[in-house]
Amino acid sequence: MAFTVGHYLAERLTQIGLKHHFAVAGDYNLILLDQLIEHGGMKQIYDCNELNCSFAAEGYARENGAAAAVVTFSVGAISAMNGLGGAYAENLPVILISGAPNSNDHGSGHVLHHTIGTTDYNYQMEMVKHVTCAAESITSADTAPAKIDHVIRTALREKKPAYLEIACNVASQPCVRPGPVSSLLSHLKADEVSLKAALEESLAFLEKAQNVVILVGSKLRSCEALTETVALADKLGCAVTVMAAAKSFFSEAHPGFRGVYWGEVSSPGVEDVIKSADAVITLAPVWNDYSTVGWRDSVRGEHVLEVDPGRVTVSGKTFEGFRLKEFVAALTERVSSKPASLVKPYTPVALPVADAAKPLTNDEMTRQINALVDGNTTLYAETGDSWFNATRMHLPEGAKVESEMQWGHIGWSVPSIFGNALAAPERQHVLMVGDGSFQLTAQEVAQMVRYELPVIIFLINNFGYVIEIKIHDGPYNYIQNWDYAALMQVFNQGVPGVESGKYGLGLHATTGEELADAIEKAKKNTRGPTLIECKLDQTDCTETLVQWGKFVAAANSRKPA
Ligand SMILES: Cc1ncc(Cn2nnc(CCOP(=O)(O)OP(=O)(O)O)c2C)c(N)n1
Ligand SMILES: [Mg+2]
Repeated sequence: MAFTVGHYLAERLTQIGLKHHFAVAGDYNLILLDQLIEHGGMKQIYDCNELNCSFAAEGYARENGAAAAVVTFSVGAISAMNGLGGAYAENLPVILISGAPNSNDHGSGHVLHHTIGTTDYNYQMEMVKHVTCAAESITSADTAPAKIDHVIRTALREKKPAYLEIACNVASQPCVRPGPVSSLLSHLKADEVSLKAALEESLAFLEKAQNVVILVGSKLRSCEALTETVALADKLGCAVTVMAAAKSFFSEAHPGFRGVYWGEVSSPGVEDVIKSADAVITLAPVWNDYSTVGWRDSVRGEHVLEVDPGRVTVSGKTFEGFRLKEFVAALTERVSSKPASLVKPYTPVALPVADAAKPLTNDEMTRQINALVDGNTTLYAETGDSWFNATRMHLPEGAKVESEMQWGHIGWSVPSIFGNALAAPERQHVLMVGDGSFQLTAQEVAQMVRYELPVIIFLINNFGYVIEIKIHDGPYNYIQNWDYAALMQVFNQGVPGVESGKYGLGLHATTGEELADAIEKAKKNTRGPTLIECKLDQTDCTETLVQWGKFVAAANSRKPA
């Protein structure tokens, strides 16, 4: 078998740890798809559409560290760019690969299908550059290795998506073989002088403080510093709080854990922990309009040691030239114990058990889902009241929460958890998704049926866009109601003569008792997804959503300066 451009790409993706890639066929990428299959290093997984394909890759990257999606030119790639925007916002190295016009057509004056009908096909590269850290167009085999390596190396180093387009007549062209993967995985060497200066300044700052608290931010995972953060917390012996979008990035079973900080809608008592500190170490936070509750609150200023990806700012000075994980490890070596912030014990808020025969409530649903979450569970929280329900849960050691609070594309969670479940089939996958969000990407549940992934989906049917209603109500927040559980009959059709791909289960829950029964059935359904449609009253949502919605609405309606 001749080694081709497509094989080179497959070899590199396999070398960086991908066991799957996601794809939607199109005539510009069929030969490339053949090459990827022929290489044999990864399983090719298919999605219903390219938006879902890009989100499935994003979900895979959350668990696996990187991912790849293969689509066709323009009609596929432009849809997938939405998922790249999400991967960029959430710091995930997703490699989008688009089939592209025959290399002989460039400059030919030919008008081609699946384009906007002009004779210049470069517009896609121009568009994608805004949502990637690297983008290359491959129109010849001899330049392919350098371009493929550049795109993958940059994505891994910067933890951002990247893009390749491969001309449809080049994918099967003969190509040289790649060398060791180490050349893609290396990082720039730290500037020791700057690192030492940052360390000395930070130690002097902390030495003067009594009440030290750590605040974990949402970029910490992409800085690959979760373990280093636990070591710092252990050495300091101080309180540790997490921002909502960093839920589960620090174990809630750790003795130092003190809850979720979210300004005025923080977990009970956490705002005091932060406000009473005379030194806060913020680790990779994102201070946006949502996390500051409409620009009302952020943790910044002279009492803060700001540790960001690639930069430290403290006592009026700023330092760069090293990675966050290098700085945290070095700080842990030298810092002394500061246990004062741990004097107050922490008791997580437990939701009361409701009367099982009464209509299901948001609190009872959240309580039962929380009880389902164990140390082997990945819990997805879709945009909506699900964010607030996940935030108020108390997690056992090992549990993971996935959310998308920066990009916030409703519907993201359905394809993303599909990709995540493929990356980690040994974990239990649980999804909380609202009816409004679900309607954008519902069809990807059919792929969970096809690949027999036992994802447990809590479809929260509160008859509309409740998060939007709480921000600003209007007729546009009310949607057509579906029989969501009945979709499983639609998706279970399978293929005549093929035994697999028919085991989706759809259930309704209108009381606590029905929900408990449905959860027991879901746990036993190991050959396919179980969708439990939880019917809630439209006014039944978390108090935090109501408060937060008011503040965000106020921020949105600021008068022009
Ligand atoms: C792609 C996309 N389009 C529109 C929006 C705006 N948006 N944000 N949240 C929503 C409604 C979410 O409704 P549900 O999923 O039902 O959630 P809840 O009812 O709040 O539990 C919208 C319409 C969005 N966030 N993403
Ligand atoms: Mg809803």
